[in-house]
Amino acid sequence: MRTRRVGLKESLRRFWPLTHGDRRWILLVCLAAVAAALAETAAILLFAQLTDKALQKGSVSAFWQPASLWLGVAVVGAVVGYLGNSLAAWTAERFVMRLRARVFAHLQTLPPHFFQRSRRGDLVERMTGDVDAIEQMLITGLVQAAAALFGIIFYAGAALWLRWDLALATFVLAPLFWAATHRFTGRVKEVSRRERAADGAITSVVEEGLVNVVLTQAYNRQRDEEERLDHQARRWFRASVTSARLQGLYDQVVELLETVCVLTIIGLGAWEISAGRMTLGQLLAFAAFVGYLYPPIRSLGQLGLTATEATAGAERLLEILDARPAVTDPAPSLVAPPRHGRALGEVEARHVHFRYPGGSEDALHDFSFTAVPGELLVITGPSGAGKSTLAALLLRFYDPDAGTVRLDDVPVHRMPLAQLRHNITLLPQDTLVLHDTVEENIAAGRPHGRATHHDVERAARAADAHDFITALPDGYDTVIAPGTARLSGGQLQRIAIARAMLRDAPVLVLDEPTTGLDVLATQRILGPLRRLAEGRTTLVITHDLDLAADADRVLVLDHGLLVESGTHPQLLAQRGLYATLFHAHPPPHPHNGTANPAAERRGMVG
Ligand SMILES: Nc1ncnc2c1ncn2[C@@H]1O[C@H](COP(=O)(O)OP(=O)(O)OP(=O)(O)O)[C@@H](O)[C@H]1O
Repeated sequence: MRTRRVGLKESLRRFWPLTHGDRRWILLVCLAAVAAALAETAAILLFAQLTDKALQKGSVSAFWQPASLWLGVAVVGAVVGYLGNSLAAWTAERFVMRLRARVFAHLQTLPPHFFQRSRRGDLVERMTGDVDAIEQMLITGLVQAAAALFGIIFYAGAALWLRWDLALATFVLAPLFWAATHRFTGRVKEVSRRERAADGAITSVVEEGLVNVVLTQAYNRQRDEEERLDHQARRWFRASVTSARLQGLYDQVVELLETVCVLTIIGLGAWEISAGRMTLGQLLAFAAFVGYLYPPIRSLGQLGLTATEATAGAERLLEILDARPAVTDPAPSLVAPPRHGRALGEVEARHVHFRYPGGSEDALHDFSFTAVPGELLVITGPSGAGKSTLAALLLRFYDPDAGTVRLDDVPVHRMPLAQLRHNITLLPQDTLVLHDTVEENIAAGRPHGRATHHDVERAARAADAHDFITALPDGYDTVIAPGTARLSGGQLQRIAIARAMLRDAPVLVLDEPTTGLDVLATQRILGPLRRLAEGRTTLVITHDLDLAADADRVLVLDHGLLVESGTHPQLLAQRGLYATLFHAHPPPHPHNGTANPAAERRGMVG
């Protein structure tokens, strides 16, 4: 993904609305920070009083009044500081949760090609590191800015009140701090951007390495994987070290400037005391106020750097938030009133043209077909012919560039997405496995809590899954996870079929249901698939022409065009593309369930 450059102002403008609902708490935290600075100011003035009245004169009786006041102020300052910090953490974490939820929700609406172009690990990094960086800029940053600003006002005000002429003389040096910060800002942003990108790349390499670990070992690619990680780790290392170096240099420059200021005050103070124009207590308080001014000034400078760093994170999050879903719910005025609560299942495509975003040719070209309710259609054709694209358009992952896809004669773009997808069950090649029990994995076919154990078991029996499930160590309560080794591909497919049975949608789309299964496993799922397809409009996308004999009709696609359509015997008789595909991998006993060499070959590689 290419990242658009975003400035601080735009970052603040885009993310500030997310603080809605918590702004009064943020205000309260800022007020607590102001109160803490005020308490600090009072404490210093009381310290001056103590020095002049009690210490210099050696009077114990003059000690008690300012001392008890000081203690009182310290207690109030501590309580307010504690409450303010706790509230600040609460508000900041709420913001993190809200921002992460917002980005995650948006991610879930993005089309398949967005994920094909992005690396998963990098997206994970954006959801964690970058979200934190925005929080640091917006909430923590704002509170620290308020604390620093009011600190500066109070301490500078008190210093002016004590000796305005001396104060002005020392303030002349203040612009030096700003100049130092300004010089560092640009470099820090560039380095942070590199650091964040390298963070994402490292997460990606590790994540991909873990997913592919078995193949990596099988191909002896451990060294290559280590080198990939090493390459990214070095990029990160260089950026991190540069960032730490810049930060360290900045700290030292500021410290030197502070020392110059302190020496100036002491020099001027010594002069004033010797001339009798100032007491020691006043000089100490004055020096304390000027000394107290540095941390907030430094903190403001530091905030500038933090904000600069955060804009690198903002750029990366806005890239996700600005990516548009390929489809959205229709405007309420465009929604066609549903003819039936549950669709009858007539599926139609009318002169559909579709090209993938960024694609160079049409994936489907003037494609039309109709499937009547209850019909079983097999859609076949060479690789890349556009078969899966048809499923993507029917489920509305994309809208066609021209033509319409219809369900029960209603264009799918005029149905709410949830309603459309409620009426279609997709069984993809890879079974969706939730990290949960087998029972919950099957029950996921219905909205949460709507399936009883009895329903789940009935579906599992119909999917020929009950027996192997009860043989598992904890039966239906056995926990499975994505990438689980506990279940074979065929068993996972049967769990998916049981889930689809529960879902009970009128339209069923099976995308290569037998891919990766050996002959026996394929035979075992054919019965459940037939039961699942019964009474539904079923589109089976497949290369496996074993399944075509069952079909009411077969559609043959080639290069996005519908080139043949008819029953299995009709198409064989035509001696066209279908006959060629069929004879390339003839199932020797298509109907009696015995092994066929083509499927066996596929089973071996699958
Ligand atoms: N996200 C995408 N971006 C760009 N082009 C794509 C994308 N997905 C698919 N295509 C292209 O669209 C065409 C049709 O792809 P599709 O996946 O529908 O074919 P298929 O018939 O299902 O192939 P297979 O049998 O190999 O799964 C192909 O040329 C493919 O390269």
